[in-house]
Order: sequence, then C-alpha cells, then structure tokens
Amino acid sequence: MAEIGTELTRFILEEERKYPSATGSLSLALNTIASACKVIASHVRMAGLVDILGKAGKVNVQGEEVQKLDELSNEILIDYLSDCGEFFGLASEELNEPIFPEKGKNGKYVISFDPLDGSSNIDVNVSIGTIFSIHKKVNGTQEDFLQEGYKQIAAGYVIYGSSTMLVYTTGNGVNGFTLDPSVGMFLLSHPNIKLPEKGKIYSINEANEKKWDKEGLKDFINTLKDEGYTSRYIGSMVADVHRTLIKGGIFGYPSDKKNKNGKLRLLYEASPMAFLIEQAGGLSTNGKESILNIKPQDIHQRTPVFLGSQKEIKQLLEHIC
Ligand SMILES: O=P(O)(O)OC[C@H]1O[C@](O)(COP(=O)(O)O)[C@@H](O)[C@@H]1O
Ligand SMILES: [Mg+2]
Ligand SMILES: [Mg+2]
Repeated sequence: MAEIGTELTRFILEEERKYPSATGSLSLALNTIASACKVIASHVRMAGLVDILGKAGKVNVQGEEVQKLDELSNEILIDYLSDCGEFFGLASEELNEPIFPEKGKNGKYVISFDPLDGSSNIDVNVSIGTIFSIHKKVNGTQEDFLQEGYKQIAAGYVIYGSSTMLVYTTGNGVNGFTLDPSVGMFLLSHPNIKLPEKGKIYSINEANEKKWDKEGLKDFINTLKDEGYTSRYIGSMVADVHRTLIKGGIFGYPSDKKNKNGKLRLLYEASPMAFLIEQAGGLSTNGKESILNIKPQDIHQRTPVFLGSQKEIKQLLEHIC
C-alpha cells in the first residue's frame, strides 16, 4: 500500500504502472481535475475578499439560481478539461448541453461534473465541493454520457472544507488526499477508505418530512433515533457524503410528494458518490436498486438517493420496500 504523504501525481502513476497496457490518458485526466480544483480551492479560500460571493444573476437549466462561484468553478473546469485533450465531451450542472472541445476530438473519455456542490453554503463559509464522474467514450455521441454508474472509469470529489481534500476511485478502492497549501500538493492522507459496517449518524433534510411520499421512511428514521443515532445535515452533498464515507451511517435525499425524482442529479451527484460508497464497502440505492444500475435517460435527470453503511441501507430497504 502507498505510504501516507505520497503525492497524488506519483500515486496515480504507480496505479497506472499496475496495468502495462495503460497509455497514461487516465493519469493525465485525473491530474488535470486535481489542478483545476486547486485553482478553485484558491478562489474559495479568498471568497470573502474578492468579488465572488453572491448571485451571478442567472438561472441554470435546472431552474436554480446560479452563484458567482458556481459560474467561476464551471469556467475553470471547462478551461482545464477542454485543454488537456483527454476528454471527448464535458457535461456540467451549469451547461444546458454538453460541449465537445476541439482538442478532445481524439479523447478517450467523457466527464460529467458538478463544478460547485452545496451552493447554498457558499456565502456562509460552510464546506462545499466539486464532484466528477468519468466514462469511456463509446459512440462519440451525446449517448456516451448516458451510461450506467457501474461503467464509470473513475469518480471522485474535492471538498473545500476545513482542509481541501480530493477523494477518488478508479474501481480499485477509495483513496483520499489532503492539499498541503504550503507546497500546493495533494498528499495521501486517507488510504483505502472503508465505511464502518454500521454508523451512528443519519443525514437527511428532516424539514421535508411532511412531504415525504414513503411512510416507511419516517418509521426508519424513528427506529434510528430509538437506537441512539444522532443527526447531522450540512446541505452540501459533498460534505454529507464525505462524513458518511469516513464515519458510516446513512445519507439520503428522498423523493417527495412534490419532487417525484428527488433533488439530486444522477450523472454528476448520485452516481459518482454511489461508486465511491460501494467501492468503500457501503451500499447505494434509489429505493429500488443500486444507483449504479440505473440507465440514465437524460443528462440532468434527478434520482432519489440513499448512500451508506450496509446495516443502515439494508434496514432502510426493509422499511420502504
Ligand atoms: O437544501 P436541500 O434541499 O436540503 O438540498 C441540499 C442538497 O442540494 C445540493 O446543494 C445541490 O447541489 P448544488 O449546490 O450543486 O445545486 C446538494 O449539495 C445538497 O445535498
Ligand atoms: Mg450539487
Ligand atoms: Mg452545483
């Protein structure tokens, strides 16, 4: 196993060497994401001093108000990912339609991303993040984005929290790297992350309880309370999933009477997080099947999401199925 403190670039190269047929494309792709997110992190750290807090004065394709930092993060990622040549196509929460960069026409991958997750927390200095999901280019069309989560080549997130961390998987376990700001490097801090089989925390927006469309969900949460669980809900998926990955328990954003498909987006929120959670020994579900088995129909499609430790997800399914 790689040593604590191993630099991300070296870690990625050493992983690549395990596959003699690897061409270096995925390594360059992952390093490019890391570089772009370092730039985003540097803006996030200064956000109160420069004019990037507040609303951008636009509404995105989801009908949500765009924040200045959503827009800036999106631009930074598009610049870096378009320039590296490894991505045939880019789909973003903040783009109505995917883009196909000129330099990526021979690229092997498509990437879907949430440039800035947790928008409502930007202005109040609470953890936010970036989420990404990489698939192979298959046909060279928009269809390439609409592949099931189990076909992901890599997925991960960067959390801009009390420290900046990059956590990713290529289907071979989950590793976390902390940004050392003094040298500008991501260093291995959380090797081979595994969720505990059972946690002590549930994370769900209980303010929506009256709207939930599944009676069993209330019973489930009450059972957890009776078992002594405590509640933590940040309202940034990246932060709530990061805690779940480290401490176990359950994170959920269910469907409700108004939002039949929930709130979170399959391609660039639910699916990459489900890949990480399952790679770390946990489970994911939309209430019926693993999130990784859902065949996407649309780039911005939403899905109910539950992610967490084996015990809690199995218990949830007993209550809601
Ligand atoms: O405020 P709510 O309804 O609980 O929603 C919180 C969820 O919305 C999100 O902020 C949506 O993500 P964006 O900020 O990228 O739109 C998730 O990070 C979070 O899990
Ligand atoms: Mg988001
Ligand atoms: Mg976002």
